[in-house]
Amino acid sequence: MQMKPYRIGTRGSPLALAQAEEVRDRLMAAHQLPVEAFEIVVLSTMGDRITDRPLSEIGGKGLFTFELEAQLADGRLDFAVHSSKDMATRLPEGLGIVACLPREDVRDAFIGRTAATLDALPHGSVVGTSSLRRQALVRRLRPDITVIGFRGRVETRLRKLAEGQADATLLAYAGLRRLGRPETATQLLDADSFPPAPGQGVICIEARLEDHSTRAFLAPINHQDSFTALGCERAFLATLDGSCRTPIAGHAVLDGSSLIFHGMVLTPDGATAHEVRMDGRSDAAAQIGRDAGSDIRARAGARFFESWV
Ligand SMILES: NCc1[nH]cc(CCC(=O)O)c1CC(=O)O
Repeated sequence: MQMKPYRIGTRGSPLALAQAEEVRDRLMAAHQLPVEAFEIVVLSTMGDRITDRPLSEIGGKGLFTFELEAQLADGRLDFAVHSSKDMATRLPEGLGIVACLPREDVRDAFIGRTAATLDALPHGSVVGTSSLRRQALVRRLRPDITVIGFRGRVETRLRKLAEGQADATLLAYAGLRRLGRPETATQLLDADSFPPAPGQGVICIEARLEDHSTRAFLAPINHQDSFTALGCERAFLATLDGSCRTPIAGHAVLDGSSLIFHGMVLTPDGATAHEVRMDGRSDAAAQIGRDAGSDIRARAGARFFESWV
């Protein structure tokens, strides 16, 4: 008897499709299922359709997930595949992140047209990036550089760079690797001085929390260390109430049963940064994230987070 295929929701960008296919391929291998057992359902999201304005202006991260979550909630999808970095801090009632794939390289890639590294960019160069975190970190390290907005798919941003709209851009190295073009990077930025966004490099799967059969089906492909790190980073973000207007970086690394967390919040001009480092047992991952967030809040003061809304 023919089983109904699992309906996997994804956005339609080449990166999103590559991620959904990776999840499907891992499930095929884990369960010895043919490709026909899955249907990849491509949805266009508001975030995909509005590409001429910064995300922070049009309402932030939920824009990439709203359509997928609506179809997930009413059962038209069995699960959805996302870049964890793009997910809102709070998910709709009844939905949750139930599995993650092994984390890719977390670092940001520098892609230089006129110089190979951020340090080597001539005085007054232009860097294109719409990420508030990358903008603030670039300004912190190179206050002489002009930052301009650069939105759209990875391919669009690389085209803008090639056209000469900027001297350099920054992209997640994870995305370049998944798209099969890691050589595009001219420098990999050190995760300590240029910390990644919470969830960067982690593909996650969102499902209905009470859908226990789907959760059991996904469990064999879950990578627990990545799941734990993501939980820590998202707890940090939630404690800071990370609106999409606040440059926030957060990176948890697991080492056996211990976890080391590094977080940073910056003013958009990069002039002020607050940093936190905390470690503890990995089974307290979410609490470490919350403690790190509270620590930053206490030191930065509430006004730090209100100063640019
Ligand atoms: N905001 C878009 C987005 N979401 C996830 C990735 C990269 C892949 C990842 O972090 O898993 C990218 C592109 C980029 O930042 O260069």
